[in-house]
Amino acid sequence: MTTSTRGAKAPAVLVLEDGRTFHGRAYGAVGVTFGEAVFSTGMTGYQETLTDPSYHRQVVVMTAPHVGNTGVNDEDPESQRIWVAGYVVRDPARVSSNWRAKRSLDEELREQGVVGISGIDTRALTRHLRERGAMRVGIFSGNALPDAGTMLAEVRQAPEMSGADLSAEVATKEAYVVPAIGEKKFTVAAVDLGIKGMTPHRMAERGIEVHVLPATATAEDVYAVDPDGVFFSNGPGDPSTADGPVSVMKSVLERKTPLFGICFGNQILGRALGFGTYKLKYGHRGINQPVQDRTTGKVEVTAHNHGFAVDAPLDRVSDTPFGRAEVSHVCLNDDVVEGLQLLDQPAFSVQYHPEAAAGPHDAAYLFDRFVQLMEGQRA
Ligand SMILES: NC(=O)CC[C@H](N)C(=O)O
Repeated sequence: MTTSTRGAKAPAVLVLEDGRTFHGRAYGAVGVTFGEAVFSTGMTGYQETLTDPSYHRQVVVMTAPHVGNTGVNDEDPESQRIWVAGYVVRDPARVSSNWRAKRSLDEELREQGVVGISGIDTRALTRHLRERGAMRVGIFSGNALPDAGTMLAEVRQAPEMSGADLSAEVATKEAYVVPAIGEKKFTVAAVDLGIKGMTPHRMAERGIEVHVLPATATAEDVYAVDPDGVFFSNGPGDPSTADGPVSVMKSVLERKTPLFGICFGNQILGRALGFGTYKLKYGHRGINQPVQDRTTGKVEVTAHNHGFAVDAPLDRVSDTPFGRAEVSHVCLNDDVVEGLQLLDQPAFSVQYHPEAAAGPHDAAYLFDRFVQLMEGQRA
């Protein structure tokens, strides 16, 4: 059991770009931070959220009122560091209790220099973001805060998420290999646009040796590993900026190599097929989103983290430069495109997170589908 450092926390203020302001106390590091304010509806899995590189430059508001109960362990992070730009919770746990906990969440945020705020009405903030949409935000903490006008001006100078090209900032600089667990059956080239650690692990569990390549990998780099399949990962930023990965994906589609994409990878497949992408009003983030697999009719409960989506028709098969394509998965809350599948070659993608870290494991079958595509290509 770890008890957080007690004592009065410095005052903190959260300022949205439309001027709405919330007053609370510092949580984690004391200082100033800016980002895009988004909310996550996961009641658990905060370590996976904090360390998901797709949250780079986002200030995450937790809708669950009590956060930090199970502390921080060394097993659950999805990458080497916390990526969120800031963290907003209503009521942080004063005591963390779990057999795996090594330290408190407050301590971890402080050690990693992540500025947060607690003690604010996160329900009111979430309702505001749902009505007005995701927007820029600043958190200011400490005993000497700037005046309200200065804080608001600084928030309005922060960069927007639309138009942000961020993959190269979070992805590996050097290629590395995640070995297959057990007998090696396939080799996959995985283009890292902000990959979560669980994703190569889910492939390795299925006998795949995963060659994780930097975001700047070219088609030559991909084919240099002689892959049976190619994977494009999740990642932060606006998919309309990802021209490099889109052109690499087009080369993969031209060669008809089995292809799988997750999240940013789904948006890149959308663009490679000629569809547009657009920014959602407030996005999907959490581990309780209902999605229907239209190829089987089954509904699955899934983990999401996306602020953009693919603009593809739900009601018909589309003709694309790579043959016929259809929307394979759809979100049952709002009909947003959650998956794409090609009908004339082995390629598909989903907008959500079958690696399930955190989240329900309903969608794990998608990794098996990728294996089947690679088996089919060999047969
Ligand atoms: N998790 C992801 O890959 C997110 C993709 C993209 N950055 C979005 O917000 O939609």
